[in-house]
Amino acid sequence: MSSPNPADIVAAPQVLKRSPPNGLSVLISGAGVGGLMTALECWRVGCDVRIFERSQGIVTTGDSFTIGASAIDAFKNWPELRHKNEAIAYHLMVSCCKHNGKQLMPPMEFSALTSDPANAPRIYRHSRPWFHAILHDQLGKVGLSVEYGMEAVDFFEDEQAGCGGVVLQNGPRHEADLNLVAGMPVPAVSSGDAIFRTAYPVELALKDPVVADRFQLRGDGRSVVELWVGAFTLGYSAIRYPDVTQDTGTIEESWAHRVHPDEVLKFTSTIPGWSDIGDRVIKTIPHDQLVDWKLMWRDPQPQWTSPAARVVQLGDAAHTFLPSSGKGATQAIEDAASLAACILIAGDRQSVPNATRVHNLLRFERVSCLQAFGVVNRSKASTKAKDGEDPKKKLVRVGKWMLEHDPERYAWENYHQALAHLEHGTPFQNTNTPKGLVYKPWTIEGLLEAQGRGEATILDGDWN
Ligand SMILES: Cc1cc2nc3c(=O)[nH]c(=O)nc-3n(C[C@H](O)[C@H](O)[C@H](O)COP(=O)(O)OP(=O)(O)OC[C@H]3O[C@@H](n4cnc5c(N)ncnc54)[C@H](O)[C@@H]3O)c2cc1C
Repeated sequence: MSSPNPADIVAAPQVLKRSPPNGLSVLISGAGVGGLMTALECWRVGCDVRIFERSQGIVTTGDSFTIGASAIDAFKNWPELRHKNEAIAYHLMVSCCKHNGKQLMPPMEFSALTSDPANAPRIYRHSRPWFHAILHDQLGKVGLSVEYGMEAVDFFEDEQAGCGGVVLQNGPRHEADLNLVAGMPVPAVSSGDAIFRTAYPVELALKDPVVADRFQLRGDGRSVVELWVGAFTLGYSAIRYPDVTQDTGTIEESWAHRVHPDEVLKFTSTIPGWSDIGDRVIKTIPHDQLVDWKLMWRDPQPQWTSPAARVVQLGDAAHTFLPSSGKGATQAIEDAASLAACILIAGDRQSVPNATRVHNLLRFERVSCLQAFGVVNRSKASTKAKDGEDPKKKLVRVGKWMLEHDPERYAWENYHQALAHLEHGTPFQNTNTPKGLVYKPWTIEGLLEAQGRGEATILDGDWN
């Protein structure tokens, strides 16, 4: 089933509730999913919001990503967004194949990847440009707009004055009660892998009759995503949802670095047993639509707030995810809901540092667990699938604790206890992580080494 263009969706009647203006000013640098959703949420709780973005206009690159129920939940406060989100979502099924194209697992619902398929909420798969577009539309509806060509080069704060600020390229400085960093490069190291990614009109792929035959729509009109797992590949392709992904490459972490599909063919020619159908799909990719994106990773960074807590990192700027976690956009949206709730609870300008520090405490351990999940999924999916091996073991396993979380409610339920912990050292234990988990700091290197030695890691315990 194909999804409509966001511009063609007829809007649901808008019944949007906003808290009374609270006099708080918020500056956001970065208009990605995290920055846009945070702008909306901060506006909803009564703040004045400005958004700076370094690119010259709305960026429509990117292919698709997964959005979990915990993020979709934030749309309960945004009737129009909720409606549009449903309208643009793909209704896909997923199957699993070896790198030679042989099917290991027949098409299933995405919920089969969860620990409790019968009761799992829907996992949404979206076109990133379309998802971005509906957030932009919503921004316009509430009278906000992104200021483009504004690159943040530095941030500052003044504890006495109770403000934070941003320095833009070429010198202008702006101050506010709260300054949010939703798009500043943070130090990262190469994971040693890169992926080719693309999204393009399905009609181009269907011109090849062999491709059309393999990926024809099911009788119920739904598309099937094929997830190819193996020593060199972690790939997806699907009719009405073409998205091909393979490991290799040495290119910078950028969604704008284009390469010719021949580069991918050069690589697939080195994979023993690689399937012809894989190459046929690659040959249908338009020559300027393929991104070679280097996978960088970063150890968890527990501190998202500046010393006076008036400058705060969020989304990828605070916590980067590998695509194998499927969590980047979901966690950026969870951040938005959590931070805005904390601001609302804190209530005034003086209490902004409490709000941001509590938000950091409520969010970090959860996000860090999900980062670990991505690291391990990557090594699991890219090791060779053996004949007879349960293919589901190669796939992401999405636990209930990941899906069934409401970051806004969590903030309301835990704010005061978390603040007491920060101010007086009284006990506080997060409950938005795997059941019974006692969080211990970890690094990517340490995690992979411990796993290799068969030792216990943060990933042991009940992750269902
Ligand atoms: C163009 C693009 C395409 C993407 N495509 C995919 C995809 O296909 N699949 C997928 O899984 N993930 C994709 N991602 C990543 C995914 O959107 C994010 O991981 C996730 O949504 C978290 O969002 P974020 O807002 O934290 O970061 P991002 O979505 O990366 O947004 C950060 C924003 O900040 C801006 N920015 C950066 N530095 C500065 C600065 N100094 N001053 C001002 N602005 C700045 C960037 O231009 C960008 O718009 C893409 C990201 C981008 C930017």
